[in-house]
Amino acid sequence: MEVKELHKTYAGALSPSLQGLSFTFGAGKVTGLLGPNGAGKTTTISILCGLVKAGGGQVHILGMPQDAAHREDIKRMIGVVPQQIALFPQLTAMENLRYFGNLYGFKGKALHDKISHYLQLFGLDKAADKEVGKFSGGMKRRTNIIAAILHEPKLLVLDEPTAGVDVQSRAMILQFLRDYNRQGHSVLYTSHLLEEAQQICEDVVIIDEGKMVVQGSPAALIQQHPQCRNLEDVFLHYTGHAVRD
Ligand SMILES: Nc1ncnc2c1ncn2[C@@H]1O[C@H](COP(=O)(O)OP(=O)(O)OP(=O)(O)O)[C@@H](O)[C@H]1O
Repeated sequence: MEVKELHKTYAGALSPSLQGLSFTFGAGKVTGLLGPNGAGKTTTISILCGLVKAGGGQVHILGMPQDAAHREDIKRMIGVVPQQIALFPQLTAMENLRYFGNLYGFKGKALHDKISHYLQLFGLDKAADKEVGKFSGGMKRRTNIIAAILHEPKLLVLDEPTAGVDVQSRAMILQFLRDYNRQGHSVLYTSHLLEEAQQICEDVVIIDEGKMVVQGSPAALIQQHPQCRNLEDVFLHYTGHAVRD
């Protein structure tokens, strides 16, 4: 999977969000896309998934170019967990997931069994018939993930899936990502939690101001910089201490 020379300037924006961003991420790996606020992570993910049009450059997903001719094939092979919760608050978890399952073409008992399996896996079986609007933040995040995996995508893309959740929910989500990856699926995820990224990513891509800064395994990056004790030190080494507004 490859991102090559991506450029993006949003309509009306004074400066570009992506400025020739290039990186590759290997199939079958958990890859972390990391960067300070405004670095371009969400924009990159949105282009990868075909939700936002790039101003220039190329994206290849699972060997296919992300273009109009391949968009539908790619959509079937990827699952996207957006940063914002994308669920209907007035519907129950079961109703929400049935809706998303239908969009993927699943129906009836097969879909019901699949949803029940995942609700149980994510500790939500007892909340299946509760309105999602009344869920805790962690429950919403876990349901949001289930909505993206009902079709068992080969590539799962998650934008800050553990933002704002408690320790228990985070542990459950990270364990799921590890297990999902062990089953042969690729995972690309963004996070500001570098300790977490260090734990679960085989590979990290650090971007800043719309460009790739460095890529490698957390262990290799730490080893390359004797003054860095962990991935957070490496991140600060490359992106500096200045806050981004
Ligand atoms: N729809 C939009 N219109 C105009 N500018 C945008 C839009 N979406 C993002 N941007 C700008 O593009 C740049 C990159 O934003 P993006 O959301 O991709 O960064 P990010 O790395 O995901 O940030 P964060 O960590 O804060 O979520 C920022 O300067 C942002 O203000």
